[in-house]
Amino acid sequence: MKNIYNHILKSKIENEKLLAILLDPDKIDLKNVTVLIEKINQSPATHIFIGGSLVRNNIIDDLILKIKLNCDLPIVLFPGNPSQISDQADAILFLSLISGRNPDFLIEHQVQAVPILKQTNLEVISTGYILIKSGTQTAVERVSKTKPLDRNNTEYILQTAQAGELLGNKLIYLEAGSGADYPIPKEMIKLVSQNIEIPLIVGGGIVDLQGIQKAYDSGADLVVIGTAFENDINFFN
Ligand SMILES: CC(C)=CCC/C(C)=C/CC/C(C)=C/CC/C(C)=C/COP(=O)(O)OP(=O)(O)O
Ligand SMILES: O=P(O)(O)OC[C@@H](O)CO
Ligand SMILES: [Mg+2]
Repeated sequence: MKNIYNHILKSKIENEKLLAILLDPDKIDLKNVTVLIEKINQSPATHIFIGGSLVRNNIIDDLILKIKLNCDLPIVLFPGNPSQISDQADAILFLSLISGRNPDFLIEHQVQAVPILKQTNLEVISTGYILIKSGTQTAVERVSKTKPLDRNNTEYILQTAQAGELLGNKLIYLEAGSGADYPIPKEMIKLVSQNIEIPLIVGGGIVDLQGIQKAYDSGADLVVIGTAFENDINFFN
């Protein structure tokens, strides 16, 4: 059933905050998935995101099938490129990197993804993806060969988010970058969330539970945790 976006919308209206754990197939050993899932089931996570800036191995289908055996959370693809599409997931963030000026990440990957998507039942959720400079270079900047937006230029960041909304995106994702030196600042989350209607995802560089709460308090509807859980499966204990 295609109801993942409707659930995100409803949660926003009801001020129920959402949490996604990002699993990078490149960094997962299929043998350890059972323990990982146990930890996820004990955590406050509401979604599992799957993806990486580059995914070199070929385990996405198997990984999702294994997760589904023991976990009921919705599985949402967060792809760095069209090769990361799996019919086993429930939905896909159909990302366009609107902070960058590389046509491959603005439209070409999406065009290439269409024939693959047409053969799946994935719920497609168009997402304006905005990378903000947050310390040293992160994987998205390197892989996409685009410049992140300057975090001091808040007016331009807001305009970018609003342009993403006007283009018809259903979500805006403010990204500091996986493993970023510092997360998206709370003032920026506040400014963007108060000036768009669609739900706001915030991720990158959040390393503790206070960081998650701070993002929620500032107006994030869904927070993504990747590296912190990757480094410590007891992160939520
Ligand atoms: C719509 C389709 C099929 C693809 C979209 C393609 C676009 C626009 C992607 C945006 C840019 C990008 C490379 C996103 C990757 C997002 C992601 C899962 C980042 C996490 O990166 P990690 O691989 O965890 O980085 P580290 O290796 O540094 O941890
Ligand atoms: O790995 P972290 O820093 O938690 O970032 C999560 C996600 O926003 C990266 O795309
Ligand atoms: Mg990562």
